[in-house]
Amino acid sequence: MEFQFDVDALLPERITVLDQYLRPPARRPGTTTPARVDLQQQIMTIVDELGKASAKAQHLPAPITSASRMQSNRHVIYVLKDTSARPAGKGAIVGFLKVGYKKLFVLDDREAHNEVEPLCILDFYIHESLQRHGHGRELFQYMLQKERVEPHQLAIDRPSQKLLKFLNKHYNLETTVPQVNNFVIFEGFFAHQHRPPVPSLRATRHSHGAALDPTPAAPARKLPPKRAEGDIKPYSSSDREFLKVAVEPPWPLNRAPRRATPPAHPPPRSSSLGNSPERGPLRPFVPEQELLRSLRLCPPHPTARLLLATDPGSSPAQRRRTSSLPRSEESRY
Ligand SMILES: CC(=O)SCCNC(=O)CCNC(=O)[C@H](O)C(C)(C)COP(=O)(O)OP(=O)(O)OC[C@H]1O[C@@H](n2cnc3c(N)ncnc32)[C@H](O)[C@@H]1OP(=O)(O)O
Repeated sequence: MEFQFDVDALLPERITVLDQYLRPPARRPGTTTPARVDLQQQIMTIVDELGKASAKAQHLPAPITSASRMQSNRHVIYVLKDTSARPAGKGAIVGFLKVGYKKLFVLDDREAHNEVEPLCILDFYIHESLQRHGHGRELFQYMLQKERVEPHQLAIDRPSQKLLKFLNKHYNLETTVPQVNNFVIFEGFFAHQHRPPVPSLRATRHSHGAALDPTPAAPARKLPPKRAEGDIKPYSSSDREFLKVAVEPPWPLNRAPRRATPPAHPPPRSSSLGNSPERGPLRPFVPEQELLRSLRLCPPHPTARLLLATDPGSSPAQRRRTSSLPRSEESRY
């Protein structure tokens, strides 16, 4: 992936680690240094373009990685650049890997809820022309060393088939522990959960060379005291949740059964382990009669028309309760 500016000078190392500040790394001695604000703009452009390319590769309706999302989350991106001989060129970007710690409620093999905060694989992309050349593994391996985690300690946010194959091939990760959310964890995830907590994301905001840190692997960031089962909701917020909310019509029409307004783009893939229950944004409570009245008063909207025409005897809420779709299917819309 090429850019109009000099990627090679902007990112001196083969792998650059960026955090929420998206700070440009120190430049090589002797390189001309443009204004810092311009350099940060270039970094933001790279992150935005990588996010778009990744979303396209995964058939997502919108990028889950962007400079603005980076700035509002404590995630870390590992960016891999092309170091092949390009004396006259400006370098190119090969791909990226985004990780971050997330509080999750995960089921163990006895189906008990566990509140954990593992490092999660959130987004991963290698340019189409360079896939299956070992670049993904190089990036992943670098991240594992830097974050000091073992592959089986990771949680993966809705892995694609390619990523599942990748994890199986390179890290022997195959047997999953079934979950009711979008995250996939593998056998061995709970093996080290009771080891002492470690500091937060270790990646620094500067670029790093390929020198690897030999510190032994460490588990999830922390393990809070176990809560009573009744306090725990068996789902966790995926970074991809906002993609579902984005396709909703405005309130109150968004209270209609989701099948009536399927998204323009179907979800890119489904976790074979089931999906989280739908969690839309908070909305005011409206009694059903008032809701029906507001629907009738609304200017004609395709969704409302469909609702009132298909089954005049029942309210939207009733229809939702009696939907024939299995829960996991329904929540994809
Ligand atoms: C949580 C998430 O981020 S899910 C989204 C993951 N990203 C994507 O699906 C985007 C498209 N895919 C990609 O960008 C890349 O293929 C990645 C990131 C998954 C892997 O990066 P690569 O550089 O291709 O991986 P690398 O070359 O190190 O390893 C290759 C292995 O990955 C898997 N793999 C990569 N591409 C494919 C593919 N098209 N079909 C099946 N398996 C694939 C295979 O196991 C492959 O080994 P093989 O060639 O012997 O079959």
